[in-house]
Amino acid sequence: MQKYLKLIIISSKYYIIMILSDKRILEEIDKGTIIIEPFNPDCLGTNSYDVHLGKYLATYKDRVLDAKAHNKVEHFEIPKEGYVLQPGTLYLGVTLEYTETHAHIPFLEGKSSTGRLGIDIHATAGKGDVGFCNTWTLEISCAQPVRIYAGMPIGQLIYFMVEGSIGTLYNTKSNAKYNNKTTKPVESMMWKNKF
Ligand SMILES: O=c1ccn([C@H]2C[C@H](O)[C@@H](COP(=O)(O)OP(=O)(O)OP(=O)(O)O)O2)c(=O)[nH]1
Repeated sequence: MQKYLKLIIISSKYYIIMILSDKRILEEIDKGTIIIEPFNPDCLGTNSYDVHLGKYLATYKDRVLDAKAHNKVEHFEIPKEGYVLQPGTLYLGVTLEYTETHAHIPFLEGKSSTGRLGIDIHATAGKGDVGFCNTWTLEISCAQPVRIYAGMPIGQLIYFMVEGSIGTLYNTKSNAKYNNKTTKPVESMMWKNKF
């Protein structure tokens, strides 16, 4: 019985997950620990903030990508009448919003409404790092052809509490790959990893 109780205590400690509420996000913005630019109070959800699609997209120049190589991209602007995404192509997009998160773990998630159009906005990694200060690159794919527009709501940021103190913030990491401030999507920098 005692052993059983201990396990519950261990597992409940392990699984405590705290996501910031709307009021708490606003408090953190007031303190400057969260920055979202531009910020619109209408985009604040109950426990998230809606982000929008920036005007630039990018696609890789080569059809076959090489994880060891620097795969180059071509950037283009989404026209006013929108741009039709095609299945089978990876598009890199970017959030309109520039964000800084100094004391929490930001996560980029899709929106139900984009998901229901068959649009994925990240291929695998929605997690951000404490200290990430930049626009977010989106790894966009679609289930069927779909027209998208610059400025449309594309995802939401949620903020997790951190357990433990931080040794190195992302924006101070010398080998961080995505620290250069940009308003355009950034291609994979996997080639900088040594493997
Ligand atoms: O869909 C995403 C997910 C993350 N990020 C940003 C936030 C994150 O802080 C940063 C780095 O992400 P991650 O640590 O997953 O990338 P990495 O490939 O491990 O790069 P690094 O070695 O720089 O950590 O990229 C995005 O722009 N888009």
